[in-house]
Amino acid sequence: MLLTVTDLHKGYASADGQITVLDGVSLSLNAGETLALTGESGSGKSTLLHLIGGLDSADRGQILLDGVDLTALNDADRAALRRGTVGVVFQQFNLIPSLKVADNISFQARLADRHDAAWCAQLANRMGLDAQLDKYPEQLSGGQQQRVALARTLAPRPKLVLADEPTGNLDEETAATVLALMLDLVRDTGAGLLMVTHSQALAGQMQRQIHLRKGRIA
Ligand SMILES: Nc1ncnc2c1ncn2[C@@H]1O[C@H](COP(=O)(O)OP(=O)(O)OP(=O)(O)O)[C@@H](O)[C@H]1O
Repeated sequence: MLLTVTDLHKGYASADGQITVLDGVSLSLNAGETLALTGESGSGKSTLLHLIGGLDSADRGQILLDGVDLTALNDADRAALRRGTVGVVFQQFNLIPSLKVADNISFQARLADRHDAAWCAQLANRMGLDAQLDKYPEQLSGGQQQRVALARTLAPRPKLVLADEPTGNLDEETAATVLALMLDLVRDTGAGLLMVTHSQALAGQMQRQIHLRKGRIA
């Protein structure tokens, strides 16, 4: 099993007292498997993704990623794991404006000390970005920028790809293209994919779906 989440709890202190966001979430994902995570706004989807991605720490419960217990790691070790093993794609493309497309694509892999020029070139080619490599992000369309972000995420060959509404800022047709590319590449690399989406159409293209309601898997 690539990912096993067991009885995960997370809450935040708010002005009205403590709010429970995740109230005992358990799920699992195999390598090569695609899983859609749906749920109403505020149901805790992004929070769950952040915990699995090591961007935040849980109050209680266990996250086993490729045999490593994330909940037992300190911040530095979690960050290292995040750089190499997990790739995250957000709705906002989060590209680095001062870097050319080619350097944006290789950025994460270089940080993780996993840069592979041939693989980056292949990713750019598969994403249809060959003519954009010398440009800056602001010179690209939204769909192109998201393809750069996706290539950057896949460049270190993560075992797990976490995507939070990755096509939420794109029109329907562009979203379908980007999702198809993402599914193709995830399949080819054997990574697992956990994708948050509000779109039933997109969720339907994943192998499995889970629904979060009031901090629990419905
Ligand atoms: N850092 C934080 N501090 C306090 N409350 C937070 C924090 N992050 C999230 N929350 C609260 O946790 C709840 C769940 O938020 P989360 O972003 O996980 O939901 P979501 O299902 O991803 O929603 P959406 O679909 O709108 O993105 C919300 O009520 C939110 O206000």
